[in-house]
Amino acid sequence: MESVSDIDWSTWTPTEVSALLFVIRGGQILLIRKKRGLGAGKINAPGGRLDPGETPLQAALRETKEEVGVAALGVREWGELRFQFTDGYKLLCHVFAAYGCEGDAIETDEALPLWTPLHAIPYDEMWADDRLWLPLMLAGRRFSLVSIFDGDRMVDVKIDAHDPADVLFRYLKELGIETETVAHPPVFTVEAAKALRVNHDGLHVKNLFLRNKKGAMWLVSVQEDRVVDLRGLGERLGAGNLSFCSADRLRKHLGVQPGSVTPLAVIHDRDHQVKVAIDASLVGNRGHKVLCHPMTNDRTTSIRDEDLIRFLVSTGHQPVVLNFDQSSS
Ligand SMILES: Nc1[nH]c(=O)nc2c1ncn2[C@H]1C[C@H](O)[C@@H](COP(=O)(O)OP(=O)(O)OP(=O)(O)O)O1
Repeated sequence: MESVSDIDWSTWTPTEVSALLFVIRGGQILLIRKKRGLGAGKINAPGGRLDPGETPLQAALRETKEEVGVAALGVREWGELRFQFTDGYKLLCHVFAAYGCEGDAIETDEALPLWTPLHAIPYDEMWADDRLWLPLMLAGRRFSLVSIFDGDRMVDVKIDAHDPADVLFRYLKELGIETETVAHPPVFTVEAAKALRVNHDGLHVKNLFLRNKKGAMWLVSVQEDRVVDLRGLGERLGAGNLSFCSADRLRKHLGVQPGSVTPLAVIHDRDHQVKVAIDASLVGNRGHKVLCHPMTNDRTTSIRDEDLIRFLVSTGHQPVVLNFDQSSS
């Protein structure tokens, strides 16, 4: 058994089913140093096998509570991992991410919690397959992996990932809009993006996804270095008090993960619940290129400013153009 193509995965039935849960909060991810069980000594996420009658989600939540004492919030499933071991054992693992938690992570007999910056995930100390799919999950892509392991040596692997940028690129093509896209490791902050910057000619965008008390939503795109005063912005938009939308709202209305907000994400807002405001300096100078993520933060797309406006209008999001140079907001 050398190759994943030797196995008929459609009839493959796991010996056991397990779940893994990664809590992601404030630019950090909650990992554990596992003390016992399969993969003891490695760094992984809280998780384990399902108890009888449990769903994968219930197991993920229970194991996270048992292993590091936190209650995960805002959980969603991102992928499935199928491990065929050469000794015949078969493990199916459901992978979840949570976007918040209650309680402080504590050390238990099973695990040492490690809050880890998203840019410093220690793949060398993790299972060999993790470096293939964890970046996909962080970039907001669903994945499905099949693999063969001999002990903890990965013999073969194949991964399928759904790309949330597919719909966007197809649509831009239909509009006849040409863009250029450069791939890079996932970035979660303007600073991280700057550090990874490659030969981009254009203006980088910072995006704020905001709501008022009544739940009306605005996607505001400004030049990356602007300091935006939300109070002044709320007044100028006639929105009243503005605050940042939750990650759940972001996923629901714009179809992207925190860190991947982009003006291009309005393609997901088919019922036009989100209003768009844009910094005049991004679009007021015909011929400029605007640089933003194509739904995921592992790529940067360059689009001409007039094409960005055309795209926004075509999706039903005529933007409000705001001059930030003449105002504190
Ligand atoms: N290649 C791999 N990559 C990965 O990221 N996690 C893996 C993995 N192979 C196994 N795991 C994880 C998935 C699951 O959470 C865990 C299963 O280990 P165990 O069966 O030892 O369960 P635990 O001891 O954690 O919990 P219990 O089921 O409560 O005993 O190991």
